[in-house]
Amino acid sequence: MIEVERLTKRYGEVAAVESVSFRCDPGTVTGFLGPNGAGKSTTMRMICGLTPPSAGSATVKGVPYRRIANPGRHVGVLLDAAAMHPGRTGRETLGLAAQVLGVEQARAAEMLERVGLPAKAARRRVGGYSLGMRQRLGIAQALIGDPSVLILDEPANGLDPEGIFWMRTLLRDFADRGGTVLLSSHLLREVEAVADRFVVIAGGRIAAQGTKEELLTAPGGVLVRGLDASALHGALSAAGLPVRPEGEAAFTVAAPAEAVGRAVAAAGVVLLELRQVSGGGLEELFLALTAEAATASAEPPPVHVPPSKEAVK
Ligand SMILES: Nc1ncnc2c1ncn2[C@@H]1O[C@H](COP(=O)(O)OP(=O)(O)OP(=O)(O)O)[C@@H](O)[C@H]1O
Repeated sequence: MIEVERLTKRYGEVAAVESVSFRCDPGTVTGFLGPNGAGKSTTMRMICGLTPPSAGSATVKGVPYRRIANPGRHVGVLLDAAAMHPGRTGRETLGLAAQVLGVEQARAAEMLERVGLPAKAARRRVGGYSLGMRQRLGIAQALIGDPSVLILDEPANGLDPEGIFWMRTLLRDFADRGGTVLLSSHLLREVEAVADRFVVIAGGRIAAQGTKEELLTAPGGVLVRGLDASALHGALSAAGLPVRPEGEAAFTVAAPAEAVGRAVAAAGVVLLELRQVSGGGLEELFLALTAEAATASAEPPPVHVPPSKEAVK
C-alpha cells in the first residue's frame, strides 16, 4: 500500500507538486497520468525518499520509504532507466543488485530471463543498450528483491508495442498476486489497458482520480445547450442540478444525462444539444482535465471520486 497525503514540493516560487493526496491498494495497478512537467516524477521521487517534500507525507507499507530496512526487498523502484552505470554489463548490474539486497545470485539470471534479456544481451555493457533494453533491465532490477510494491516512472518509454504488451501482462500478474503497482505515464493509452485506478495530475495538482468507470460518470459530465439560456438555466436550477456556464446558452451539469433530460422536458425547454462531456472515452476526459488544470490560474476544482468500496475495506 502507498499513501500520499497532501504532498507538496516547491522550488522557489514554482510549485512542482501542490497538496497531492492519493492511495494505492494491494492487488491494484494505479495509473499516474499527466502531461510533461505535471509533477509525476517529483511525486514519485518524494514517495521514494529521494526528494524531500516541502510539506505533506508519503508512506509505503505504512512507513516513510527511508525508514524501510533493506527497501529493495519490499519496494521495487524504477525511476530513470537511463541512469544505469553504462560500463557494467546487464548481468553485472543485476548481480550487484542481488548482492546488495542479499538475494541469491541465481535470481539475477532468473530475472534477466523473465524480462526477456537473453544471455547474449546480458553479457553486453549497458552503455550499448537501447532505451527499451534498459527499461527491461530496470524492471528486472526492481523485481529482483521480490517486492510487494512497484513504483515505476514511465517504464514504457522506449519499449516497442510487443514490449508494452509484455510489461502490461507482467504488471497485471504482479497486482493479481496481491502486489501494489504505481505506474506513471504521460500517455493514457499506455496505462489504460492495465490500470484499475487513475490519478490524473496537471500543473502539480490532482485533476481527477478514480476508476475508469467512476471518472467517466464523474460529476460535471453532461453538456446541454438550449434555445433560451435563461429558461434552460432556470429549469436545471429548479430541479436542483449543479449547473456551470459553458459558453453561449450552454451549461455543464453535474448529473446523469437522464436527470438533465427529465428536468428540461418537465419545464418544456427546447434543447439544441445534450451530450456526455466524456463521451469520447477516458482519453477525452484526460485531455480535458489536464488542459483545464494546466491553464487554470486559480486553484482548479478537482474532480474527487471516492475510492471504490473494495478499496476502502
Ligand atoms: N530540481 C528541480 N528544480 C526546479 N524545478 C524542478 C525540479 N524538478 C522538477 N522541477 C519542475 O517541477 C515541475 C514538475 O516536474 P516533473 O519532472 O515532476 O514532471 P513530470 O510530470 O514527471 O514530467 P515528465 O512527464 O516530463 O517527466 C516542472 O515544471 C519541472 O520543471
